[in-house]
Amino acid sequence: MQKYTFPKDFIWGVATAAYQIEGAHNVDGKGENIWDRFTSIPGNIYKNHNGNVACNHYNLYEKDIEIMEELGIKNYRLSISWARIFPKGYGEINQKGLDYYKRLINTLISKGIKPAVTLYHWDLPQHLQDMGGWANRKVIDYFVEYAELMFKEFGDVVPIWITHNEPWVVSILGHAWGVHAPGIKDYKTALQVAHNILLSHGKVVKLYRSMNLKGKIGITLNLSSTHPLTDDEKDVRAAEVYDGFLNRWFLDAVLKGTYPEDMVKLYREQNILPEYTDEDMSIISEKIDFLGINYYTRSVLKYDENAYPLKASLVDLENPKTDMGWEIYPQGLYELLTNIHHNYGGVDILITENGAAFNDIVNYKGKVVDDYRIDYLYRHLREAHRAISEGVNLRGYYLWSFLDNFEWAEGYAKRFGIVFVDYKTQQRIVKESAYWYSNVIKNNSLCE
Ligand SMILES: OC[C@@H]1[C@@H](O)[C@H](O)[C@@H](O)c2[nH]c(CCc3ccccc3)c[n+]21
Repeated sequence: MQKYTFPKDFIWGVATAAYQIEGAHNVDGKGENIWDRFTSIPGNIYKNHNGNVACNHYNLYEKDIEIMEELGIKNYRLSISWARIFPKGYGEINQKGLDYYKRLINTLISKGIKPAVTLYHWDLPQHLQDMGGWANRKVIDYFVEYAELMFKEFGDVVPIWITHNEPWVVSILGHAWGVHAPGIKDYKTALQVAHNILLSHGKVVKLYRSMNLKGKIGITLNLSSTHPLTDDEKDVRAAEVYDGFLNRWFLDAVLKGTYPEDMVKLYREQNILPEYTDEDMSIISEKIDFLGINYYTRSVLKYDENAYPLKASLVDLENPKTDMGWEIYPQGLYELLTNIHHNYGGVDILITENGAAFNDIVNYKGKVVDDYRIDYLYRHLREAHRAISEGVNLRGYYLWSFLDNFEWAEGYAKRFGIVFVDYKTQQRIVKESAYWYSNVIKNNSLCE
């Protein structure tokens, strides 16, 4: 029987995000954020679901942490809700909001669970959106002010910090395609937003270094290995351009301090190139301790002369998929890890998200036998192990997600958790995948 053992100090974790699990959207002084606003507009979200209650983690966090403890989970990636701390995004501090995160983080640490804190997981205070949001460079300064307070409050006890979760999604889904908050549809704005977010990332890394804190700081990017539908040169170019649009634009900026020339040329021709300076790029590429990667699936591209602005379209293949309609393609994780290792100087990597949505049901015995999810996780971890065995500096893996939760535009229709949440009763049911993962953690290995 094949056994895949991971490095001795490999980080095994689970991940969530504030807006998706906390609920308590207007409790204890929390300010409105752009997802409170976006979900309140009919038509934006599946069945007009919202995060007003979600998993009620704001009130049930102790119970949820007990489940983590029972499963032997030692690392937990969470995000802090900016508007709980600064209801207006800056200035006046909401002490009750700060106290919640103190209780949460202290409870984790008291149980030997290491927190990895994401400062921004999409939930911008609405007051900042009202002044232009991330398209307004002033918001960068407010983000640095928020980060400084978090570092002062938690810098000594939080060992891993992630500045931003997925600037590409915030930029493109939120500001080009309009399917995420704040629902803007303008590519030029979207790319300026991406730039300003990256700039805020670099400024916060510099701030972290200046405070002589002992932890590690990085950024999380959603990345996907790209494949041409055929070996026709037009399809090959389409895959290259999409790779630039999704992956290289962000990887090159953060790890090399430059935007990729082919994409700068394309964006300039399309008149959507953001304004930026050499100084900006130097700040953006302030050295990070690790690169966070969120991997779910690969991207297959074909040439499409009508596709704006890339002349490239994603292809939906008839292959096994998750409930999100994303192709199950584990080798894409290996491709991505090895490409990044070779092209970006062997930077330390954390997989900050990987997981799958499936249409889970509670069976007659009250159990959730989610073998599909176990299969997905097993196959992806085997690819991760293959990358490590070939020298990739992969230091850890955070499974998305600990709990079923609010899946953005899909609302509660998509379940990613290894713990089932009955939203009517708020009952938790530990799924079979959680017990399986608990064993992987205990043995620090995968067994066939
Ligand atoms: O969709 C599952 C998770 C979200 O619940 C997380 O909040 C988010 O960090 C995250 N990113 C991705 C990959 C990029 C993506 C996000 C949303 C929609 C489509 C693609 C998948 N996920």
